[in-house]
Amino acid sequence: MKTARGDSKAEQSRDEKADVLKQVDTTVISFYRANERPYGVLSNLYRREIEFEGRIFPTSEHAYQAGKAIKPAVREWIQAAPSPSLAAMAAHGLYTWDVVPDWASIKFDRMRAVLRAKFTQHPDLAEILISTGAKRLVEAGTVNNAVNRLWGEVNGKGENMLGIMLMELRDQLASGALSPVSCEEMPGKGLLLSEKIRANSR
Ligand SMILES: Nc1nc(O)c(N)c(N[C@@H]2O[C@H](COP(=O)(O)O)[C@@H](O)[C@H]2O)n1
Repeated sequence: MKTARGDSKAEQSRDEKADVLKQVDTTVISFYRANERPYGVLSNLYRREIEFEGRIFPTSEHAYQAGKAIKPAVREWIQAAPSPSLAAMAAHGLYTWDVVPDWASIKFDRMRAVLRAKFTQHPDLAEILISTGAKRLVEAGTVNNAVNRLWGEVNGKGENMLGIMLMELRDQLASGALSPVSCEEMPGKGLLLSEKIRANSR
C-alpha cells in the first residue's frame, strides 16, 4: 500500500525509525583547544601532518589557510608558519589582491577536502571521530567573534560549520563510504601519502 507521498508503508516506517534514531542522541561534544583530550583532535589546530594537494602540511589549519593565497610563494610561507595560529594570522593579514577569487565561498569546499584528508590519512583520528557516535559536535569558541560563530558556536549561537562538516565526515567514515588508510601497512615507504594510497590500491 502506498502513502500520500507515494512511499510504501515499509519505506515510510523505515524513514521514521531513521529520523527517530537521528534525534535520540542530543548529547553535545564541545571542543576547541587542540590539547584537550580526547576531542582536541577535532580542532584544526591539532598537530598532525597531512598531505594535501601533493604537499605536506604540519596541521589541517595550515593546509586550509594556505589555500587562501594566490601566489605560490605566499602559500609556501603560510605552509611554513611555526604554528597553526600563526598560519591563520598570516592568512587573515593578506591584502584582498593576494586572496584567491571567491575565497568566501570556495573556502567551505576546501575545508571539507582538508578534513577528509586529515581523517582518512590518520586511522587513529578517524577512530576518535567515529567514537563520537551520533552526538552533536560543536567547536565551542571562547571569544565571541565572527570567525568563532561561523566555524563553531559561542554561547550556543553560531553556524557551527566545522562541527557540521565533521559530523558529515563521521557518517561517511562510519558507513564505510570513506575508509581511513593506514600508512604503516602500505608498500612504498618514502612516497608521498597520495602515492602510497595509489600504490596500496594497485
Ligand atoms: N582552537 C581554535 N582556536 C582559534 O583561535 C580558532 N579561530 C579556531 N577555529 C578555527 O580557525 C579557523 C578560522 O578560519 P578562517 O580564517 O576564519 O577562514 C578555522 O579552521 C576554525 O575551525 N579554533
